[in-house]
Amino acid sequence: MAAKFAFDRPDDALHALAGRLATTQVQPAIEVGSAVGRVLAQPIVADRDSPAADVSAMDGYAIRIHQLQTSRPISISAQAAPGQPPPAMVEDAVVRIFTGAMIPPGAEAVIKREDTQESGHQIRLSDSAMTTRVGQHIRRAGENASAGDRVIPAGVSIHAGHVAAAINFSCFDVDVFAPVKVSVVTTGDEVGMFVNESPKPWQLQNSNSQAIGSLLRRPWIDTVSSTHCVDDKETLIQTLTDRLAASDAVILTGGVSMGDYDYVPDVVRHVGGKVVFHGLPIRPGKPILGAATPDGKLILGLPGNPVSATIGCRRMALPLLAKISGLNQWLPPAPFIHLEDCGYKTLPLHWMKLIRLTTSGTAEIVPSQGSGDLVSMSHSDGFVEVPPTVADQSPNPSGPWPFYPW
Ligand SMILES: Nc1nc2c(c(=O)[nH]1)N[C@H]1C(S)=C(S)[C@@H](COP(=O)(O)OP(=O)(O)OC[C@H]3O[C@@H](n4cnc5c(N)ncnc54)[C@H](O)[C@@H]3O)O[C@H]1N2
Ligand code: MOO
Repeated sequence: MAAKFAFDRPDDALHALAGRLATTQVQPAIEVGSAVGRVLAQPIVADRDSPAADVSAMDGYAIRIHQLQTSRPISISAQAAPGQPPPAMVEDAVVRIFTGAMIPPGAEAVIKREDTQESGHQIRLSDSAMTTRVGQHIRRAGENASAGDRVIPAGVSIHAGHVAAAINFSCFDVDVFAPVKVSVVTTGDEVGMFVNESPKPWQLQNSNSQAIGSLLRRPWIDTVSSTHCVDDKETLIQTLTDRLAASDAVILTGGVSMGDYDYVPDVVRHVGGKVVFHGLPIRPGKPILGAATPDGKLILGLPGNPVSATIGCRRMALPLLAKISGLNQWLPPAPFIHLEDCGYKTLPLHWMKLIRLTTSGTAEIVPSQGSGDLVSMSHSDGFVEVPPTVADQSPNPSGPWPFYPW
């Protein structure tokens, strides 16, 4: 690892690597309701105005403004019901109208029925109706969108609001990007899944595989495999070659630092990966390695320590996978949160601190023994990223700092 970092900020490293990644193929014509969480590959365009016509926003009476001047009873000439073409307005009469019904041509406003006194086929206007203005309680044709407008851009993760809009504009099937095929490869002779036996003191359970698998459980990601590889260079070359052939991205953990058995950097280069960064000014996770293949596949080597691997996956892997998935907002701005009792120690690194949310809307630091302390991580809701101290300008230790929830 070079002594000087290739990038000063994690986001700069992400942008540089993201620029080398290819987006997944398009899957055409998926029923929109079952595409929730998937990434839209085509914009949704309004096939007609929304609303399609002037409609009433209230149950009441369609009137002309000059009718406000009378204190005499006004007759009700007809009824405008939803699902029906509107009746004509008759001179000196109002039309009873229901929410969602089309406004009769010539009507200028709707008066809520509670602003009238109703008696049979007549109404009298209450004082509260006298200030009615043109257009009151009328939803105008096209006020939400006009025919031909692009109402939803490509590159969003489809949610219920998108489904509502798409269906309204008669868009029942949508094109989406294929989920990103991800392979997870954990490394280390000491690591395994010991189910029917207890690990020996020099062994440990493969928590990284499951922690990363949990973070990858999203509709736009397809985790195609999770493999464990011993610390053997040839085996790792074979595993990485094989996994790259089957995936858009390979996420490795462990073997990325300075030890004699840390083969990941060499192996990534051996299989043709162009290393964009190896080492970033972050804690934990400093030895992280980011690379891309010539055909735009991601290889991300996360450090083996469980807190480093999990934070690295959340902070670095997820945005890069989001980029591959076609998401426009692949690096969304993190919400900011204030810390309580955070101490004044700062580091010349971007310091990811495990935090717990408090009921008062701030966050408290979760005391931690460091990047091997997965117990402290289990007590956290996520982490904040405290930037490095700049010269004498100590950052305000309480923030607010960007918050990355699990
Ligand atoms: N001379 C130096 N040594 C180290 C440096 C350094 O800069 N110079 N950096 C340290 C930092 S920081 C980290 S982080 C680690 C990262 O090392 P590796 O990525 O090579 O990770 P390993 O050595 O393979 O493992 C580290 C640690 O994590 C445990 N581990 C590994 N895989 C798993 C897994 N799948 N599930 C749970 N736990 C796992 C492993 O047993 C080790 O305890 O390097 C420092 N050293
Ligand atoms: O990068 Mo390491 O995670 O600080 O122990």
